[in-house]
Amino acid sequence: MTHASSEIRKGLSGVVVDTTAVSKVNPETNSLLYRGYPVQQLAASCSMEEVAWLLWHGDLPNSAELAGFQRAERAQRELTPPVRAVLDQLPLSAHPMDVLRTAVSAMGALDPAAGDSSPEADRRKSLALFAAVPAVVAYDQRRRRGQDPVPPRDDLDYAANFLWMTFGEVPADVVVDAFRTSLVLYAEHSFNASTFTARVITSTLADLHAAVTGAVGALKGALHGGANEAVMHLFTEIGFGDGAAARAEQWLERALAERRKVMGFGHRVYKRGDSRVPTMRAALERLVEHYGRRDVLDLYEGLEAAMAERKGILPNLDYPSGPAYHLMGFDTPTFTPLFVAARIPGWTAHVMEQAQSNALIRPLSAYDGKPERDLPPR
Ligand SMILES: CC(=O)SCCNC(=O)CCNC(=O)[C@H](O)C(C)(C)COP(=O)(O)OP(=O)(O)OC[C@H]1O[C@@H](n2cnc3c(N)ncnc32)[C@H](O)[C@@H]1OP(=O)(O)O
Ligand SMILES: O=C([O-])CC(=O)C(=O)O
Repeated sequence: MTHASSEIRKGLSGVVVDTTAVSKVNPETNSLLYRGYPVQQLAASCSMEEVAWLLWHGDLPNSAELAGFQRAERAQRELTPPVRAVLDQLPLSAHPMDVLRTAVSAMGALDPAAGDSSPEADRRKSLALFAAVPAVVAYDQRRRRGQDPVPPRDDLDYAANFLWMTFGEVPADVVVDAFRTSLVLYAEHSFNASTFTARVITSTLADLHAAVTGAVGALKGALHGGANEAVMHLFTEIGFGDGAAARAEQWLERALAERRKVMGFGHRVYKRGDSRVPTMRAALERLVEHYGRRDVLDLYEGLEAAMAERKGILPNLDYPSGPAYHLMGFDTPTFTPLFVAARIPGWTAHVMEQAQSNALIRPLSAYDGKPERDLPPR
């Protein structure tokens, strides 16, 4: 039976679309739980592999499960020759998100069992994507810099190996830890726009690669994942170095006068601050200390304070992540692909949940176009 409601909620704001057991975002308590566990606790002590397992299986792995999972993940990290051949066709001017979206799509086309949407096949495909995406991101950044690819190392965990493949060295523990923290914080966030996109695609009985390819497309936009890149552009516009806080205040006055949106601030669900920001900000502070870049924190704090005073709007996770990735040495256009890598477990957990209790997602629209009319005689 179809229940029609004439009330229009633009952007589905405030609309509860379905249930989920994957995560709970609670703006009242400013909390985020993955399968019941507070994200701050996971970020403090779990590897990205443990978080991926948790999101897919509903519980943390025991030590035998984790060992088997790590072996399987490490065995699938290599960039395969056919995917590399696809990437090599793409111009260096292509945005890294477009490159990654194309790579995910190609991985689907190359997978002989791509159309098998059984739970076992979906888990296998999710793990394969999780394992392979870092190689794509690292390869793409390196080819833009004219550097040769760096093969994966199976003595390193997911986060450390990602940095190794990107930079050809494993940085200091504080850097690896900040990177791992960012990945855990980015891994899952209920029915955000990209996850919802993945669920819509899954609801038509399209396969997992189709859903993830669509999700990458949705994440690219500056109102969603693209904001971590956009934050860095505005930091560059304001300028680092002495006096950054004062410049940030003046910059904001101009930006607000031009009615610009300030990327990295505001959130559809959290209105009193993003639950993940304090943890990522603390990681950023450790990076600032490590790299001796107090000016980055001055700019961060200056714009944050000015935004709170002028608009009462608080930062979201993309605000500390952008400068953190910059300090780690990633090129700015690579930031959102890092978000993609981290969100693969979240997206695919939702794909599997949607598939297991499916209903075609197809809302109604209220027509406000031309009234019915006859085609002129022809
Ligand atoms: C990981 C993530 O994806 S987190 C989100 C990342 N995105 C960004 O950082 C982009 C910047 N932020 C935004 O555009 C918004 O805050 C969104 C899209 C994230 C959420 O927006 P919504 O819930 O749709 O709220 P909406 O955009 O309608 O904003 C409500 C009011 O606050 C203002 N506002 C909200 N965010 C901002 C901002 N970042 N800069 C300036 N004004 C803002 C709006 O202009 C609007 O003002 P008005 O009522 O005077 O028109
Ligand atoms: O929940 C949202 O709308 C956006 C977000 O923070 C995320 O996807 O991490």
